Amino acid sequence: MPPDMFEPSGPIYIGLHIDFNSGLVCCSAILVCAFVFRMTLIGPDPLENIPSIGYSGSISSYITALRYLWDGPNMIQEGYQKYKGGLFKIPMLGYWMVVATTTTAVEDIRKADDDTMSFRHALWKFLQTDYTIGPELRLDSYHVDFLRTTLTHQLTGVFPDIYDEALCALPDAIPLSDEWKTYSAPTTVMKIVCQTSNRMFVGAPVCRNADYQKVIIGFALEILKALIGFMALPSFFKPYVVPIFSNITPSIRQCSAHLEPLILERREKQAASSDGNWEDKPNDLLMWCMDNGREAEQSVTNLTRRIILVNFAAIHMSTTALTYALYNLVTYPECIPVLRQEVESIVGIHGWSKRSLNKMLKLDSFLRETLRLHSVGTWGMQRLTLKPFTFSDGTRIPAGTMIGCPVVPMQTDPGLHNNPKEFQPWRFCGSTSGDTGDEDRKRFLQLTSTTPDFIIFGHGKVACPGRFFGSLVLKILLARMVITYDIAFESGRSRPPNIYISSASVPGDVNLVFRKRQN
Ligand code: HEM
Repeated sequence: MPPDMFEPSGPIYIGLHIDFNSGLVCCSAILVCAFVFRMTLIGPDPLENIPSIGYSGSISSYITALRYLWDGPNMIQEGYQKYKGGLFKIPMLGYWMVVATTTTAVEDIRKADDDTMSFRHALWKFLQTDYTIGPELRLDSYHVDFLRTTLTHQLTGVFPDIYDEALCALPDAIPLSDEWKTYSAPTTVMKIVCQTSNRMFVGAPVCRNADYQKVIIGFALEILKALIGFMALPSFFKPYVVPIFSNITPSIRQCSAHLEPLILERREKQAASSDGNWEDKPNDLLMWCMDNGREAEQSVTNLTRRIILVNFAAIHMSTTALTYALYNLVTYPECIPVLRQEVESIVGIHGWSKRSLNKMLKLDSFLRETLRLHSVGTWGMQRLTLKPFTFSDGTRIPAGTMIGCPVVPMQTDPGLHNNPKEFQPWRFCGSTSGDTGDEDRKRFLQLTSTTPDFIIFGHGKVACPGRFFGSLVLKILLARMVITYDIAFESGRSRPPNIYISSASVPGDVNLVFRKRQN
């Protein structure tokens, strides 16, 4: 064999020697094969009657799917304007997203039973949990019941713990100072939210551990990297590709290293107590998961996966919401004295408690209006149809369809909200202090109330199970920030545009300045 066959070696060499024409022939052959494969094995597109945004061909749609990664909001807005009142579809990497655009459709989806329209199946599909976090989460989502019932029902009782953690996390991340000090808004808020929320997930001191926080915060990015990397590939390849694109397994291992000593210590104490209820038994998500009785779920890795998954759902959503709220606070500084007055007058009489926070209607409305205008996610009511489904207007979609409703276009639709593009902080609390005469403000809707025109948490029985806890954390943190600090944009800076990566929204990064409140 001639020596030049070996030098230079490997696939790079081979790749460099494929000339342009051969490349073109190869690509065309792959496109033709893919088309023939699709038409013969998969058959004609069952969604072809639904209009699409961008290219709709079996192969060309991947170009639009790639565009969606950075231009999703504009594509969805374009579809909403063109096809409002009906359905349209957008290609994602790996599937079509059918978009329903009316509040009637939201109600139809809400009323559909789980065997027909499944949120859980949609979640597995868009998060690809079998290849990312693990198939156990598809087989049994028991952690969701702990959030929906155990945690939500105990919020009054666990309030002192959450409040205590907020009092640790805030000055730790933003030390009190008479001088203005500069902080990156999303990074600082993420740390505070992660620590405060994890007090209820794993307890102190683990929730304060900087390395634990780093792994938990970084995990969402690992999932996103894996999804973008393998979404368009056939299932067979996915397990092999995950380690190439992301560090999911090492992250789970790192997180386990923090939780393992805690889990072992708790097991020892549990074994030492006759009835399993030792004095000062922790009351947090990890303990509930350990107590759940499912044998297969008791490994450190599986318990870690649950904690990571809940953090994945909680931390980024809450961080984005609080960051947007801070941006609104400094963009509309006239709100600051109003909120301070409300918080201090209520706390002055009733002290800090969940009941006190329930009375802070302006604080609640401020957050709800923030989430109405600045969505932390693209889709509400995401479902996968398990059977063909007919909407109340007669439109029919086949089984196997991913469907969702577009949060921002619906929450800023002039047909659904008055002056929808205007930030009216007291829109939902019936306040008459200086606002326009707006119909919405008669509605007294709380942050956690879901309605067909406010779908940021979904709507109906599978709406976000963590929203009551999340809302409590947001209110504690915003109330404490408002009364503790003076806050402004760094000189010369203003609100950055919201950034979308695929269907996730992250706040644009900008520095805020904080100092100890001066008056
Ligand atoms: C501003 C904060 C939050 C927003 C906007 C939000 C939004 C959502 C939405 C839209 C869904 C899907 C519901 C549907 O389409 O019907 C969801 C599901 C979920 N959320 Fe939240 N969420 C937030 C905070 C939280 C928090 C703090 C937790 C945990 C304590 C959490 C845990 C979950 C879980 C576990 C699910 C999946 C439920 C299931 O599998 O049935 N979320 N969330």
